[in-house]
Amino acid sequence: MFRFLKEKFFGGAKPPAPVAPPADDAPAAPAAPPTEPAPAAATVPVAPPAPPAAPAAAADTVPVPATPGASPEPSPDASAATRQGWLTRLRDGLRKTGSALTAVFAGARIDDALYEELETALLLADAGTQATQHLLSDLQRRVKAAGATDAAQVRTLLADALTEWLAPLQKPLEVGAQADGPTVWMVAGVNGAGKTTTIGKLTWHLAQHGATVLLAAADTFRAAAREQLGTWAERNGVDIVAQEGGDPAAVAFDAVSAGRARGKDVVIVDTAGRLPTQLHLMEELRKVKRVVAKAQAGAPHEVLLVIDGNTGQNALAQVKAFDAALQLTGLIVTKLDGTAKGGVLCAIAQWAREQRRTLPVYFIGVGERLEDLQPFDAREFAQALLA
Ligand SMILES: Nc1nc2c(ncn2[C@@H]2O[C@H](COP(=O)(O)OP(=O)(O)OP(=O)(O)O)[C@@H](O)[C@H]2O)c(=O)[nH]1
Repeated sequence: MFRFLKEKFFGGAKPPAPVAPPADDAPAAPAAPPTEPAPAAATVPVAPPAPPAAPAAAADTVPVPATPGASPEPSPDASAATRQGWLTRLRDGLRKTGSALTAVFAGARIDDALYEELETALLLADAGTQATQHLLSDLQRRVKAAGATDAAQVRTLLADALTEWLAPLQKPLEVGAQADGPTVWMVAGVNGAGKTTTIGKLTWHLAQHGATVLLAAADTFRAAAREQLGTWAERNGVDIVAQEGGDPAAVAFDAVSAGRARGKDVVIVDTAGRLPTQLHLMEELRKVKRVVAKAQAGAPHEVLLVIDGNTGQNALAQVKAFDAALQLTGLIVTKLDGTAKGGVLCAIAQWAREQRRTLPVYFIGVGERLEDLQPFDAREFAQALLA
């Protein structure tokens, strides 16, 4: 799920309860013992350490994990059965996007009509014109090189072409690279993209690996958003810093400071949903980012945009706009289930290539359950799409 870089995580062993902040050269860091709540006024410490078991089935809207794979002990590697379960869900989730593509191959011969139908299917899946053109010419080259003679072979070769095209988006999200403080992630996106539920799911996975997490509810306007994050905090037994009204940047600052004081491994800053056209709100996001850097040099270590896969090419427009404001370091694509526009990942890969940079898709979501959010794997994705 993550790439853990601190010794405490190696072997998946549960860390000793209090984790002392590493000796560092940052004199500004508060010296409070890690288990003590920091005295920040805005702080709402939530329940102490998580029960090791998967979250209890709380009666709210957030689904809890199904039992398979939800081992009470942290386990760095999902079991084969859990992995298989994910692949099935991925295939099911991507069915709407994939079925139009696979239909092209049903009984087809390898001719111009096949490539034309594939072109249409890729465009309808919101892969974008340039990525579609690239994929088709790459596929034709592969077909020729392999001397493929039937449509089933072409389908396999398309999976190879897709895998190669999407591979630059694949990268594990790192935890613990920082010598002197928590790993800090800032999460942004338009309203309803899935930010808060994604943070909740990531927190659950982190807690399962023994990582200590602090959440920052930097949506100071919407009580429901804070409550939603609070539910996840409670469920995972992690602290939350929240505040009604006021400046989201101040909440983020308090949270990162508290995360340092308490020796947390990860601080995740949830921000209010906004449209890129709401310029004052985009400026507010920039301020959150700046202020987080004041609380801890080098933070935020990731600026993550959550995009709703349902929105297809519009999601790409969001990536461009949020990137211009925040210099994104990664993406999380939710709701790939129930959409026929999952090809947007190809368009994102195209855009990143044009920018000559990597913009990883750290996770994808294909459902509302905890285990429906998993790291993006280019080959798995391509194969599930064309299954
Ligand atoms: N089907 C499906 N639903 C998802 C997925 N990820 C999130 N959701 C749902 O999307 C809805 C919105 O999620 P939130 O986490 O509240 O979105 P948000 O971005 O925090 O929303 P705001 O705080 O209003 O900006 C919830 O009902 C989630 O359960 C997914 O991968 N698939």
